[in-house]
Amino acid sequence: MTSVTPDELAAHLKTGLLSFPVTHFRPDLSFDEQAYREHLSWLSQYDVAGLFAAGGTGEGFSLTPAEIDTVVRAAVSEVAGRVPVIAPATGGTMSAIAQAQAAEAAGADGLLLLPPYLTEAGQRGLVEHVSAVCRSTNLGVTVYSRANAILTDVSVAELADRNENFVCLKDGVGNIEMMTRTYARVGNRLTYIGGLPTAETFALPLLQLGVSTYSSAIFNFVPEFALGFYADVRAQDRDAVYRKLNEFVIPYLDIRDRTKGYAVSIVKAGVNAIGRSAGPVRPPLQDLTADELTQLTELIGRVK
Ligand SMILES: O=C([O-])C(=O)C[C@H](O)[C@@H](O)C(=O)[O-]
Repeated sequence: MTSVTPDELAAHLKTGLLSFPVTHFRPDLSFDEQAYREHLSWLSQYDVAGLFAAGGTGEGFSLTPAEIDTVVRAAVSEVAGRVPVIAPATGGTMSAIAQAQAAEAAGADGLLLLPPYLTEAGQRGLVEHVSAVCRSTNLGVTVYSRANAILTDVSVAELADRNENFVCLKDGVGNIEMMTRTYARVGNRLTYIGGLPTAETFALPLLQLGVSTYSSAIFNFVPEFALGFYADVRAQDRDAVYRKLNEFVIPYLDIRDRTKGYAVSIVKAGVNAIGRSAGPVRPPLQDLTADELTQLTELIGRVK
Protein backbone atom coordinates (compact mmCIF):
# COMPACT_ATOMS: atom_id res chain seq x y z
CA MET A 1 0.00 0.00 0.00
CA THR A 2 1.49 3.34 -1.05
CA SER A 3 1.86 6.22 1.40
CA VAL A 4 2.03 8.77 -1.43
CA THR A 5 -1.18 10.66 -2.14
CA PRO A 6 -2.13 11.33 -5.77
CA ASP A 7 -1.32 15.04 -5.36
CA GLU A 8 2.05 14.29 -3.78
CA LEU A 9 2.83 11.91 -6.61
CA ALA A 10 1.95 14.51 -9.26
CA ALA A 11 4.04 17.17 -7.52
CA HIS A 12 6.97 14.80 -7.23
CA LEU A 13 6.93 13.53 -10.81
CA LYS A 14 7.52 17.00 -12.19
CA THR A 15 10.72 17.44 -10.19
CA GLY A 16 12.89 15.31 -12.46
CA LEU A 17 13.33 12.98 -15.40
CA LEU A 18 11.13 9.86 -15.62
CA SER A 19 12.58 6.39 -16.10
CA PHE A 20 10.82 3.83 -18.32
CA PRO A 21 12.90 0.68 -17.97
CA VAL A 22 12.88 -2.07 -20.58
CA THR A 23 11.65 -5.49 -19.47
CA HIS A 24 14.35 -8.15 -19.74
CA PHE A 25 13.66 -11.41 -21.57
CA ARG A 26 15.66 -14.61 -21.86
CA PRO A 27 16.37 -16.06 -25.33
CA ASP A 28 13.14 -18.11 -24.96
CA LEU A 29 11.29 -14.78 -24.34
CA SER A 30 10.40 -15.53 -20.71
CA PHE A 31 10.78 -12.70 -18.20
CA ASP A 32 14.29 -12.53 -16.74
CA GLU A 33 13.65 -11.09 -13.30
CA GLN A 34 17.24 -11.23 -12.15
CA ALA A 35 18.53 -9.24 -15.16
CA TYR A 36 15.64 -6.77 -14.75
CA ARG A 37 16.47 -6.21 -11.09
CA GLU A 38 20.17 -5.78 -11.88
CA HIS A 39 19.26 -3.14 -14.45
CA LEU A 40 17.09 -1.24 -11.95
CA SER A 41 19.82 -1.51 -9.36
CA TRP A 42 22.38 -0.09 -11.83
CA LEU A 43 20.03 2.76 -12.81
CA SER A 44 19.27 3.55 -9.16
CA GLN A 45 22.59 5.42 -8.82
CA TYR A 46 21.04 8.13 -11.04
CA ASP A 47 18.50 10.61 -9.82
CA VAL A 48 15.04 10.36 -11.41
CA ALA A 49 11.59 11.42 -10.20
CA GLY A 50 9.68 8.25 -11.03
CA LEU A 51 9.98 4.75 -12.46
CA PHE A 52 7.26 3.50 -14.80
CA ALA A 53 7.44 -0.30 -14.82
CA ALA A 54 6.23 -2.25 -17.88
CA GLY A 55 5.22 0.90 -19.78
CA GLY A 56 5.48 1.14 -23.56
CA THR A 57 9.27 0.89 -23.52
CA GLY A 58 8.89 -1.96 -21.03
CA GLU A 59 6.74 -3.86 -23.57
CA GLY A 60 3.80 -3.86 -21.17
CA PHE A 61 1.59 -4.51 -24.21
CA SER A 62 3.34 -7.88 -24.70
CA LEU A 63 3.07 -9.07 -21.10
CA THR A 64 0.27 -11.11 -19.57
CA PRO A 65 -1.49 -9.59 -16.53
CA ALA A 66 0.35 -12.11 -14.34
CA GLU A 67 3.69 -11.07 -15.83
CA ILE A 68 2.87 -7.38 -15.35
CA ASP A 69 2.17 -8.15 -11.70
CA THR A 70 5.53 -9.94 -11.40
CA VAL A 71 7.38 -7.07 -13.08
CA VAL A 72 5.68 -4.45 -10.89
CA ARG A 73 6.41 -6.41 -7.72
CA ALA A 74 10.05 -6.81 -8.76
CA ALA A 75 10.30 -3.05 -9.37
CA VAL A 76 8.64 -2.15 -6.06
CA SER A 77 10.93 -4.49 -4.17
CA GLU A 78 14.12 -3.44 -5.99
CA VAL A 79 13.44 0.30 -5.76
CA ALA A 80 12.49 -0.06 -2.08
CA GLY A 81 10.82 3.34 -1.78
CA ARG A 82 13.67 5.39 -3.28
CA VAL A 83 11.44 6.67 -6.10
CA PRO A 84 7.75 6.21 -6.81
CA VAL A 85 6.95 3.15 -8.91
CA ILE A 86 4.12 3.55 -11.40
CA ALA A 87 2.41 0.41 -12.73
CA PRO A 88 0.60 0.04 -16.07
CA ALA A 89 -3.07 -0.61 -16.74
CA THR A 90 -3.87 -1.78 -20.24
CA GLY A 91 -6.68 -3.14 -22.38
CA GLY A 92 -10.42 -2.63 -21.97
CA THR A 93 -12.02 -1.12 -18.89
CA MET A 94 -12.42 -4.36 -16.93
CA SER A 95 -8.86 -5.50 -17.62
CA ALA A 96 -7.50 -2.07 -16.72
CA ILE A 97 -9.48 -2.07 -13.46
CA ALA A 98 -8.15 -5.52 -12.55
CA GLN A 99 -4.60 -4.29 -13.20
CA ALA A 100 -5.19 -1.10 -11.20
CA GLN A 101 -6.26 -3.19 -8.23
CA ALA A 102 -3.33 -5.57 -8.66
CA ALA A 103 -0.96 -2.58 -8.84
CA GLU A 104 -2.28 -1.21 -5.58
CA ALA A 105 -1.95 -4.61 -3.91
CA ALA A 106 1.61 -4.90 -5.23
CA GLY A 107 2.59 -1.64 -3.52
CA ALA A 108 2.87 0.58 -6.60
CA ASP A 109 2.63 4.32 -6.01
CA GLY A 110 0.69 5.26 -9.12
CA LEU A 111 -0.92 4.01 -12.29
CA LEU A 112 -0.20 4.66 -15.97
CA LEU A 113 -3.39 4.12 -17.95
CA LEU A 114 -2.40 3.14 -21.48
CA PRO A 115 -4.75 3.28 -24.50
CA PRO A 116 -7.10 0.29 -24.84
CA TYR A 117 -6.43 -2.15 -27.66
CA LEU A 118 -7.72 -2.08 -31.22
CA THR A 119 -10.99 -0.23 -31.17
CA GLU A 120 -11.33 3.43 -31.85
CA ALA A 121 -13.59 5.34 -29.46
CA GLY A 122 -15.40 8.63 -29.11
CA GLN A 123 -14.63 11.15 -26.39
CA ARG A 124 -17.65 10.21 -24.25
CA GLY A 125 -16.56 6.58 -24.19
CA LEU A 126 -12.96 7.48 -23.40
CA VAL A 127 -14.06 9.72 -20.53
CA GLU A 128 -16.14 6.87 -19.07
CA HIS A 129 -13.26 4.41 -19.52
CA VAL A 130 -10.77 6.65 -17.71
CA SER A 131 -13.28 7.57 -14.99
CA ALA A 132 -14.11 3.93 -14.28
CA VAL A 133 -10.42 3.11 -13.83
CA CYS A 134 -9.86 6.18 -11.63
CA ARG A 135 -12.83 5.21 -9.44
CA SER A 136 -11.43 1.71 -8.98
CA THR A 137 -8.19 2.80 -7.30
CA ASN A 138 -6.77 5.09 -4.66
CA LEU A 139 -3.61 5.50 -6.71
CA GLY A 140 -2.78 8.68 -8.58
CA VAL A 141 -3.50 8.07 -12.26
CA THR A 142 -1.47 9.24 -15.25
CA VAL A 143 -3.47 9.01 -18.45
CA TYR A 144 -1.52 8.39 -21.64
CA SER A 145 -3.19 10.34 -24.44
CA ARG A 146 -2.07 8.60 -27.61
CA ALA A 147 -3.12 6.39 -30.51
CA ASN A 148 -6.79 5.38 -30.16
CA ALA A 149 -7.23 7.25 -26.85
CA ILE A 150 -6.41 10.87 -27.63
CA LEU A 151 -8.25 13.16 -25.24
CA THR A 152 -9.41 16.64 -26.21
CA ASP A 153 -8.99 19.61 -23.86
CA VAL A 154 -12.70 19.40 -23.01
CA SER A 155 -12.41 15.72 -22.06
CA VAL A 156 -9.28 16.32 -19.99
CA ALA A 157 -11.09 19.11 -18.10
CA GLU A 158 -14.13 16.89 -17.47
CA LEU A 159 -11.90 14.07 -16.25
CA ALA A 160 -10.03 16.41 -13.93
CA ASP A 161 -13.33 17.65 -12.47
CA ARG A 162 -14.76 14.19 -11.99
CA ASN A 163 -11.70 12.35 -10.71
CA GLU A 164 -9.52 13.76 -7.94
CA ASN A 165 -6.94 11.04 -8.46
CA PHE A 166 -6.49 11.84 -12.17
CA VAL A 167 -3.34 13.87 -11.63
CA CYS A 168 -1.05 13.57 -14.67
CA LEU A 169 -1.57 13.73 -18.42
CA LYS A 170 1.09 12.06 -20.53
CA ASP A 171 1.05 13.46 -24.03
CA GLY A 172 1.90 11.12 -26.87
CA VAL A 173 0.54 13.36 -29.62
CA GLY A 174 2.61 16.54 -29.75
CA ASN A 175 -0.14 18.68 -31.24
CA ILE A 176 0.67 22.28 -30.32
CA GLU A 177 -2.90 23.54 -30.56
CA MET A 178 -4.25 20.67 -28.46
CA MET A 179 -1.60 21.11 -25.75
CA THR A 180 -2.18 24.87 -25.70
CA ARG A 181 -5.93 24.40 -25.39
CA THR A 182 -5.47 21.80 -22.64
CA TYR A 183 -3.08 23.88 -20.57
CA ALA A 184 -5.24 27.00 -21.07
CA ARG A 185 -8.30 25.11 -19.80
CA VAL A 186 -6.85 22.90 -17.09
CA GLY A 187 -3.63 24.71 -16.09
CA ASN A 188 -1.71 23.43 -13.09
CA ARG A 189 -4.48 21.13 -11.90
CA LEU A 190 -2.45 18.42 -13.68
CA THR A 191 1.19 17.53 -14.14
CA TYR A 192 1.99 17.23 -17.86
CA ILE A 193 4.45 14.59 -19.03
CA GLY A 194 5.97 14.49 -22.51
CA GLY A 195 5.52 10.96 -23.80
CA LEU A 196 6.23 10.96 -27.51
CA PRO A 197 8.63 8.31 -28.76
CA THR A 198 12.19 9.47 -27.98
CA ALA A 199 10.74 12.26 -25.89
CA GLU A 200 14.00 14.23 -25.85
CA THR A 201 13.24 15.31 -29.42
CA PHE A 202 10.29 17.42 -28.25
CA ALA A 203 11.32 18.32 -24.71
CA LEU A 204 12.41 21.92 -25.20
CA PRO A 205 9.41 23.18 -27.20
CA LEU A 206 6.95 21.25 -25.02
CA LEU A 207 8.34 22.93 -21.90
CA GLN A 208 6.84 26.19 -23.22
CA LEU A 209 3.45 24.47 -23.41
CA GLY A 210 3.40 23.51 -19.74
CA VAL A 211 4.95 20.05 -20.12
CA SER A 212 7.44 20.05 -17.27
CA THR A 213 9.01 16.62 -17.55
CA TYR A 214 9.16 13.65 -19.90
CA SER A 215 9.62 9.91 -20.10
CA SER A 216 13.11 9.03 -21.21
CA ALA A 217 13.64 5.71 -22.92
CA ILE A 218 17.29 6.45 -23.73
CA PHE A 219 17.91 6.80 -19.98
CA ASN A 220 18.06 2.98 -20.09
CA PHE A 221 21.45 2.96 -21.79
CA VAL A 222 22.91 6.49 -21.75
CA PRO A 223 21.70 7.66 -18.33
CA GLU A 224 24.28 10.41 -17.90
CA PHE A 225 23.58 11.82 -21.34
CA ALA A 226 19.81 11.67 -20.68
CA LEU A 227 20.13 13.48 -17.36
CA GLY A 228 22.45 16.11 -18.84
CA PHE A 229 19.96 16.66 -21.66
CA TYR A 230 17.13 17.05 -19.15
CA ALA A 231 19.15 19.60 -17.16
CA ASP A 232 19.81 21.59 -20.37
CA VAL A 233 16.10 21.54 -21.21
CA ARG A 234 15.15 22.75 -17.74
CA ALA A 235 17.77 25.49 -17.94
CA GLN A 236 16.44 26.33 -21.41
CA ASP A 237 19.96 26.14 -22.73
CA ARG A 238 19.04 26.08 -26.43
CA ASP A 239 22.59 25.76 -27.68
CA ALA A 240 23.33 22.73 -25.50
CA VAL A 241 20.03 21.06 -26.39
CA TYR A 242 20.55 21.48 -30.14
CA ARG A 243 24.17 20.38 -29.91
CA LYS A 244 23.07 17.17 -28.18
CA LEU A 245 20.19 16.65 -30.62
CA ASN A 246 22.71 16.80 -33.48
CA GLU A 247 25.32 14.74 -31.69
CA PHE A 248 23.09 11.84 -30.65
CA VAL A 249 19.32 12.14 -30.76
CA ILE A 250 18.80 12.90 -34.46
CA PRO A 251 21.23 10.20 -35.74
CA TYR A 252 19.48 7.83 -33.29
CA LEU A 253 16.10 8.74 -34.82
CA ASP A 254 17.55 7.89 -38.25
CA ILE A 255 18.09 4.29 -37.10
CA ARG A 256 14.83 4.19 -35.10
CA ASP A 257 12.73 5.26 -38.06
CA ARG A 258 13.81 2.39 -40.31
CA THR A 259 11.14 -0.02 -39.10
CA LYS A 260 7.81 0.29 -37.29
CA GLY A 261 8.14 -0.56 -33.61
CA TYR A 262 11.83 0.27 -33.47
CA ALA A 263 11.08 3.10 -31.00
CA VAL A 264 10.93 0.27 -28.44
CA SER A 265 13.30 -2.28 -30.05
CA ILE A 266 16.12 0.26 -30.30
CA VAL A 267 16.00 0.88 -26.55
CA LYS A 268 16.53 -2.77 -25.78
CA ALA A 269 19.25 -2.84 -28.43
CA GLY A 270 20.87 0.13 -26.66
CA VAL A 271 20.93 -1.76 -23.35
CA ASN A 272 22.45 -4.77 -25.13
CA ALA A 273 24.94 -2.48 -26.90
CA ILE A 274 26.38 -1.25 -23.58
CA GLY A 275 26.87 -4.86 -22.47
CA ARG A 276 24.00 -5.03 -20.01
CA SER A 277 21.99 -7.75 -21.72
CA ALA A 278 18.24 -7.12 -21.86
CA GLY A 279 17.56 -9.96 -24.31
CA PRO A 280 15.32 -9.85 -27.37
CA VAL A 281 12.01 -8.05 -27.86
CA ARG A 282 8.84 -10.09 -28.08
CA PRO A 283 6.91 -10.32 -31.35
CA PRO A 284 5.20 -8.47 -32.92
CA LEU A 285 8.23 -6.22 -32.37
CA GLN A 286 11.45 -7.22 -34.10
CA ASP A 287 15.03 -6.73 -33.05
CA LEU A 288 17.46 -4.47 -34.88
CA THR A 289 19.62 -6.15 -37.52
CA ALA A 290 23.27 -6.86 -36.71
CA ASP A 291 24.26 -3.96 -38.95
CA GLU A 292 21.89 -1.53 -37.21
CA LEU A 293 23.15 -2.71 -33.82
CA THR A 294 26.72 -1.94 -34.90
CA GLN A 295 25.68 1.56 -35.99
CA LEU A 296 23.86 2.13 -32.69
CA THR A 297 26.85 0.88 -30.69
CA GLU A 298 29.10 3.29 -32.55
CA LEU A 299 26.69 6.17 -31.92
CA ILE A 300 26.46 5.39 -28.22
CA GLY A 301 30.26 5.33 -28.08
CA ARG A 302 30.27 9.01 -29.11
CA VAL A 303 28.35 10.17 -26.02
CA LYS A 304 29.48 7.71 -23.34
O1 LIG B 1 5.28 4.18 -22.29
C1 LIG B 1 6.43 4.39 -22.72
O2 LIG B 1 7.39 3.66 -22.52
C2 LIG B 1 6.63 5.59 -23.50
O3 LIG B 1 6.01 5.81 -24.47
C3 LIG B 1 7.64 6.52 -23.04
C4 LIG B 1 8.92 6.46 -23.82
O4 LIG B 1 9.94 6.48 -22.87
C5 LIG B 1 9.06 7.61 -24.78
O5 LIG B 1 8.77 8.79 -24.16
C6 LIG B 1 10.45 7.61 -25.35
O6 LIG B 1 10.67 6.76 -26.25
O7 LIG B 1 11.27 8.44 -24.96
